[in-house]
Amino acid sequence: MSKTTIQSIPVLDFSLFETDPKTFLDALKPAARDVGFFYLTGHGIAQSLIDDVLSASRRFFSLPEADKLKIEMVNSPHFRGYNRVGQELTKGQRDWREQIDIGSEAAALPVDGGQPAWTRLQGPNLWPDALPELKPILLEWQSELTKLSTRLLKAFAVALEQDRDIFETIYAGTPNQLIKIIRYPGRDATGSEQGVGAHKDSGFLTLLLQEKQKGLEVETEDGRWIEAEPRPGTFVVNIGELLELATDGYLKATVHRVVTPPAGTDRLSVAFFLGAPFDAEVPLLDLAPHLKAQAGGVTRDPHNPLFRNSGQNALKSRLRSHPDVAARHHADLLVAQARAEAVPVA
Ligand SMILES: O=C(O)CCC(=O)C(=O)O
Ligand SMILES: [Fe+2]
Repeated sequence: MSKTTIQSIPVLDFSLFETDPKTFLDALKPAARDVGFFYLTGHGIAQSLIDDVLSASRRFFSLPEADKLKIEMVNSPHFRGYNRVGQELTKGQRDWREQIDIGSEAAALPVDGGQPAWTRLQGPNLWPDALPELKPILLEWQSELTKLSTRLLKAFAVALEQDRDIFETIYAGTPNQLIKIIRYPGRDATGSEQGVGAHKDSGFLTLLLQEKQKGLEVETEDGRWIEAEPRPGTFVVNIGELLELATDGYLKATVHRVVTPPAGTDRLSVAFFLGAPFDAEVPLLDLAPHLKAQAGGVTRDPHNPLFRNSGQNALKSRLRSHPDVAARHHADLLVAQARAEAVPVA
């Protein structure tokens, strides 16, 4: 099957990876290679935790604007905190969504000029005083989703006919765990169809929880868009650019977008992005000849160079998506970034 024939997003039951691995891997291989997107059931995350995350997220977005703006991202050199609707850019265009970004909890590193630039990504999260329960709920979510995505990455390794622990550098220590809680206002409240513009995710794997409203669309190779509507109790899993890089394009990071929901509604989603520790290099897999023959190389885009160093790759995406944070805290890096874009490295 090629991507051009895809009509719908496959559904995979992860509990089979323990009980009947062959069946699971036989389903994972085409889902990963041909679609790059699938629904995951049997993931073991408690429904009560899912419900807590969704309801705490709703409560956050219902806070008075002044409470949300107290943790605005522009105050964080580490790209943490709240963004108003229209604050984030995809390919230079405004995304009509409000969101809060939560990364790994760690102390900031000194910026003394001698450190690699990506060390600036490390630092504390911003938590809303007005909603103290958000922090424990989301830190539990972060820990559970890290475990789940690590197990999934092991399944990907086996599906790629590699040692199960080939990606150990990704999840040993502290991986790069980014949670984004997102609300897309309805069409009456926005000036645009663009909830989030067409893009690829920049990490290894993304696990997305959707509330009730649809809007997520996945691009096929022949340029059609298919809906990945919410399915209760599932995650939508998709492949990011670092997995494309690790497999020399055997797996592709699939382009997707969110369309603004209808007037009078809104849409809530919670995305979890598993990246690598900032100081890790992405492993380049030595694929078996029959897989290598199908690896078409990494997509080359002069506007989006891929770096093997995980921190450099993450910093590139953050500077591009959040120009207000970049201008306030990292003006010195923007010059270097512009230079790097002229010379792709991957
Ligand atoms: O909100 C969604 O459904 C998807 C969001 C997304 O693709 C992203 O933030 O990278
Ligand atoms: Fe995405």
